[in-house]
Amino acid sequence: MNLTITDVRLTPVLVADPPLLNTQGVHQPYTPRLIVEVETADGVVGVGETYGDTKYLELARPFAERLRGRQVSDLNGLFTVADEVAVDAARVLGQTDVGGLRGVQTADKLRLSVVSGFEVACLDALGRALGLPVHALLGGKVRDSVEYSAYLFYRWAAHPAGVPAETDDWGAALDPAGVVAQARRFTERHGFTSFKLKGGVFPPEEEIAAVRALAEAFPGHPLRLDPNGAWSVATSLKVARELGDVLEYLEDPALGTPAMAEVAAGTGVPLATNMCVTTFGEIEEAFTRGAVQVILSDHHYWGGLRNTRQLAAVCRTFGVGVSMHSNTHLGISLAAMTHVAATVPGLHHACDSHYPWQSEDVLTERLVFEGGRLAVPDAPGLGVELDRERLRRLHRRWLDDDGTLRDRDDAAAMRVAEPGWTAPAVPRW
Ligand SMILES: O=C([O-])C(=O)C[C@H](O)[C@@H](O)C(=O)[O-]
Ligand SMILES: [Mg+2]
Repeated sequence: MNLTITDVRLTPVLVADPPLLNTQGVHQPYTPRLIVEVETADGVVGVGETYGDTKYLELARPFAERLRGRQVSDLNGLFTVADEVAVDAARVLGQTDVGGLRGVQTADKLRLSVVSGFEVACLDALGRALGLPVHALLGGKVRDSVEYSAYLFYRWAAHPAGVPAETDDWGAALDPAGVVAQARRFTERHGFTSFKLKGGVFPPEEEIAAVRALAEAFPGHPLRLDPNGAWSVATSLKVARELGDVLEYLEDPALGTPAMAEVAAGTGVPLATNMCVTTFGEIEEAFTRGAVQVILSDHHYWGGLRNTRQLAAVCRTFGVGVSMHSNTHLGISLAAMTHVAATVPGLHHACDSHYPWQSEDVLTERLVFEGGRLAVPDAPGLGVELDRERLRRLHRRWLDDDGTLRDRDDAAAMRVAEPGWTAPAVPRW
């Protein structure tokens, strides 16, 4: 068996995205992702996926060049390679990603986000070569299926008139009745039993009413609300008081560890984050201050599946829960999340996934939720197959774009509907 990497292919794509609202603005009609393929001397191909904005592509290209001649089994070596790739300081100094929705922006985190796509591709290739599923390469699954939650968004029925976009039949969701209708559709289609509402869009009273409506429609089901740090400490505490009896956790109510610590000190409602702790360097302060009770890991930020397991071990040590965050992603990343989630003991919360919102994929077959869960694949590698024609089509879209959609910018998308819109200052309420 020859595990030497002989070819690496990077394919940026633009994927259709509905008009989902958040505190920064609204999703653009197409969102960038990067598909990574590594091929071994034996012709085994492994696939990975990560963020596709320009700054990730800028790093992925020199990274890919350095991989030829290395072994797909040399997963630790990926981090050494990453250290050799220079990050343009202008990409990180004083920069945030999508207005801060992805937490801090550092050179290391940028590198790790790129490493994650390659690590998953190498694990897929290694698993295929050895005839083992990725979860086995991570030490073995401790569960046969992974639970996901319905990721509810306030949304418009369609992108603004005149904007080239795909359409869907979900309709608008801009009030409690719309949110409950969306949740019902999620349960009918995918069997989800826990619900997360993306907040920070409307004044907190309206979002409290939406969560109350969900609690009435789905009594006893786990509910979460995530305003992406849009609230002050006082507002966060007020929401926690009003919804404490129905919330599984409150996600990033206020921005940054000090504010989260203040909120945590004033409420018994657990706080979760995918914003104030997105790097190993941020753990110590947050954990010693008791600022967060659940870390929502995004394996892209954290540098891949094996680093996610390390994060889970640190969380376990400190009695902090762990679950998974998601940004708009395709089936490759969903499969990767499912493999790693299957290996993490004590995963007590359903994972997030945007996948149901993505009508397009680069796989031959979509992953299917049953009863709100994904079966953990036991086929070699990730257990998914790339559809080259679909990949080619989504790449064509990226090639044809003049650059406006190649970097996610929710505030820019909102300006199309509301000229003059800028991402609101925080705290917004
Ligand atoms: O939990 C989160 O913060 C996210 O999923 C971040 C995303 O960027 C979300 O806000 C979105 O897709 O609008
Ligand atoms: Mg969040």
